Amino acid sequence: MIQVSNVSKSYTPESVALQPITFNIEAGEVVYIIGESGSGKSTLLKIIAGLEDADSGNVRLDDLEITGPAHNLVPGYDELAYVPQDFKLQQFWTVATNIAKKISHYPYADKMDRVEELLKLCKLEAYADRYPRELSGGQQQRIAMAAAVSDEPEVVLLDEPFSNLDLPMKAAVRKDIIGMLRKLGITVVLVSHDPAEALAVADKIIILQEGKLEQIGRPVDLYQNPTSHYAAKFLGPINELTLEKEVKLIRPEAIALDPKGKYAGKVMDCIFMGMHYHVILQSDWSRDELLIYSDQPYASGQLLKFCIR
Ligand SMILES: Nc1ncnc2c1ncn2[C@@H]1O[C@H](COP(=O)(O)OP(=O)(O)OP(=O)(O)O)[C@@H](O)[C@H]1O
Repeated sequence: MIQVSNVSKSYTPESVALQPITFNIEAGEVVYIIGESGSGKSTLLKIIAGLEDADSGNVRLDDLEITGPAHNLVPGYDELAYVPQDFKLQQFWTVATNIAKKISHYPYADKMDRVEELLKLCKLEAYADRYPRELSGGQQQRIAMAAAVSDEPEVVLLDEPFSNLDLPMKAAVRKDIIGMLRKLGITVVLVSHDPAEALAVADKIIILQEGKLEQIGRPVDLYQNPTSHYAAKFLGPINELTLEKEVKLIRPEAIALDPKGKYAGKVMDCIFMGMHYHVILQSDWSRDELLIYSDQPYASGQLLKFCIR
């Protein structure tokens, strides 16, 4: 559905935001773009939205070639709804007006029906006549999303949509919004700083490093078979062990404390984390400290044996 082919971008000659990057997104997928700050996530999202010009390559939405502001008097496409991180609802308009103003594809007579439908979809029917300042951050986010899908785009592009919400609210708003977009069959591409969220929600994850596509794939494949330390560490804690002269990336949950274990390490620290203890070991098999999970505490200095599951 979306084909990104050899897209590159430099804002200045000395800084490369994106190196030639190629991937596909299928219709109806929820795709997370993650990576360090400055790795090119927002740039990539804006190029897909047609809001930034690429230096080379091209983006296609089925048969439609997406081009940037240099080629379009009014940048952006009806098929692709882009919601920036700092989206602003109009403070002097009611919630209903905020949504209605975004609807252009419906005849005037049907507009209020459409507003009602969208409010229902984001579970805010009772808030039609409120002003944005009377809503919580999460409710405003849901309204922004309702406005974004008001003209039935094929794709919604979201730049860090949940980053301003506190933790308990974040999970609920995310579930509502992604659920709503999935129900509508809309393809979703979003930038996030939250690997746990990407693992839980995404159909596909794209990991960027310094403008390069580091790895792309299903969450479970990326988590279990990362191709680099960078990709591995982005999705959760990772240990780098040298076993039989081979460097291996091993998740803490794949290491078991075992008195008959082949490997050993000295406890440097043991931290209670709620669900389990984080045991930090110094070991000859790892250059850096090792992280192992345990359901019981260990004293610093203790020697522990472990095996790989
Ligand atoms: N308008 C701009 N002018 C000049 N350089 C820019 C501009 N926008 C981004 N850059 C640079 O391009 C690179 C990629 O930026 P981008 O915003 O795409 O990264 P990001 O991964 O989204 O970062 P963050 O997670 O911090 O938002 C960075 O080095 C950034 O400084």
